[in-house]
Amino acid sequence: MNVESKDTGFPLTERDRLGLRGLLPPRVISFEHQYDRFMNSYRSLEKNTQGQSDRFVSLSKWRILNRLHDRNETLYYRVLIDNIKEFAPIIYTPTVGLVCENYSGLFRRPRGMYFSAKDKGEMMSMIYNWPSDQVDMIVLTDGSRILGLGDLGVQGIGIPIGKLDMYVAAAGINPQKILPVMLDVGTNNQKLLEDPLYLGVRQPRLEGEEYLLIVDEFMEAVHARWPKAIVQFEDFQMKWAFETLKRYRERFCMFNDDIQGTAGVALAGLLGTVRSQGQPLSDFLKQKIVVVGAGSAGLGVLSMAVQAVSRMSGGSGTDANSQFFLIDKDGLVTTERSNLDPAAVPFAKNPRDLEGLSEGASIIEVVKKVKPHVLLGLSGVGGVFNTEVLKAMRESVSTKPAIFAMSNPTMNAECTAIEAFSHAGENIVFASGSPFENVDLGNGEVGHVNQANNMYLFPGIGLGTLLSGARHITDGMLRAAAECLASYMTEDDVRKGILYPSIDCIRDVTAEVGAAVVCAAVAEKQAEGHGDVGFKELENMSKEETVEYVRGNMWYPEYCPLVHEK
Ligand SMILES: NC(=O)C1=CN([C@@H]2O[C@H](COP(=O)(O)OP(=O)(O)OC[C@H]3O[C@@H](n4cnc5c(N)ncnc54)[C@H](O)[C@@H]3O)[C@@H](O)[C@H]2O)C=CC1
Ligand SMILES: CC(=O)C(=O)O
Ligand SMILES: [Mg+2]
Repeated sequence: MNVESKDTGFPLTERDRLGLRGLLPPRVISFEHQYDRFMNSYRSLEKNTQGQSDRFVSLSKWRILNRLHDRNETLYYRVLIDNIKEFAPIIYTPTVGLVCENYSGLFRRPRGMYFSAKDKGEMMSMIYNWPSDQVDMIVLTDGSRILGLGDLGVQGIGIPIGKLDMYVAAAGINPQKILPVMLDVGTNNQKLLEDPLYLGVRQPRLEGEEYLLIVDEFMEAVHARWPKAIVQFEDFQMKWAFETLKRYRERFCMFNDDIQGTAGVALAGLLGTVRSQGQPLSDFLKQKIVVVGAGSAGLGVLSMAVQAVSRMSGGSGTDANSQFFLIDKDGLVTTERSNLDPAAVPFAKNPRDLEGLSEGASIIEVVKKVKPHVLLGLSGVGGVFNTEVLKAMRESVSTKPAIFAMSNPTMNAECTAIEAFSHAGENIVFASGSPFENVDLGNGEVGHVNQANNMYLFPGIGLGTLLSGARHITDGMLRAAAECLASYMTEDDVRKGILYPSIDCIRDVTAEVGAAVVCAAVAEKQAEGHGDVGFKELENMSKEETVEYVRGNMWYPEYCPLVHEK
């Protein structure tokens, strides 16, 4: 942690006060000058790596940013905030995936905390090894399902780091108050276990009670030191994602981003799709939606979408899920499935309600039969929306069919943007989890690529929860976040197929989402206030004042005068 380092930017008075005189070259370089210097070296790197493989270029870019992060955090975050559209794909998906795959080799110095299976019984004291007195936001992973890349063990630490970089950039959480955490309970990835460079515990993953006891101990330790810290669970394999959410949601201030954050972003996109067709929102009840992938993300999306349908239809719909079709690796999920996962049960079709489709039907069979308005992928499998499937979407009953290829990183996307526009037609709405370039459709028209990624919500969920002082994150707070994102875009934009704001506006989106979360926490009497702002003050704020309150609490990277701590 060196947010306080200004390197060549320390003024002479500070060099004296902090005992730095003589330890730096004599010339004092201004922040702006340091900034330009970094951007110039970044541009040179771009020039010098032209013609090299994408992998080489991406890792080189990540390295230069990471080195800046190591030596001057203030400058790093300013550069990140000002160039978020360009740098998000490096510190976040897709490059963060490549970094995790190669973490042990890339490792130079640790970032965040590591709790392992070997630390049982020690966590309550270990948590005090973290040098910062106040932690507001923790992102925790056990590395068991890193993006669509599977079990990467300890190497998954790159994900909490990347997510928290987004927290600083988008939500203005002070970098001194964030904590990326790896819970290393072993790995079942044989290749890693055999890799001499592997930095994690060399044992198979803990299972069952043994596993839960480790997570329990960690959660208790965090709660003891920082009772108000919010813990975001990230990239846990499905069984533990659901189990830990159920286990901790009433006890601690936590949420699961893959289940709950993704659901809100997808729901906002689905509602945007209805608007893009020129239909009223109530038309959502008529949309046929095929979800490919019945994991934590796919089931999270379905569960939130079904709740929305149920609300929109006045809570009457006992068959609120009739318009949804769920497909996993074994095909269409029906009640006939033997050993059906309990989490998927509410979405399994009764074969009696299916004409011409049966248990295990393939994606192409389902698409041809259902002619869905939306085909949404959260399968983690690159290319499963193949040419045949995309061409079948031309027969969709919708005037503007939507393809959401939400799996990450880029290689794992169900299809590319070019494939979608060229096979499914130019009238589609397209969204992907990792960024793609907009598609030139030839005739002067552009096929807009949306990035349907939970980055549009998790920073606002975390920040809003923090500033409300809520002890739990309720469904109502999550729904408010999703609805806020859904209504962010203008009618004009949505008609053009633009469902989400540009990532350039991520701070503004996050302020709005954060305020919506605060308002929901107040309405539900969950809010206990934050700092000097109590429940009463929050309750008396108008919506606009709440947005200003949230904005006013965002940290912004600039140099402040430094003194020695006494
Ligand atoms: N865009 C976003 O914001 C987010 C994207 N994701 C991405 O979603 C993907 C899945 O994440 P989880 O649900 O957590 O994973 P998971 O491992 O829990 O679930 C994957 C699901 O896909 C199914 N599947 C596997 N192969 C398939 C095939 N060939 N055809 C149909 N279904 C198949 C599996 O049966 C399983 O139900 C990952 O790539 C992840 O990066 C996850 C969260 C957020
Ligand atoms: C974006 C994200 O959370 C994931 O792909 O897992
Ligand atoms: Mg994730």
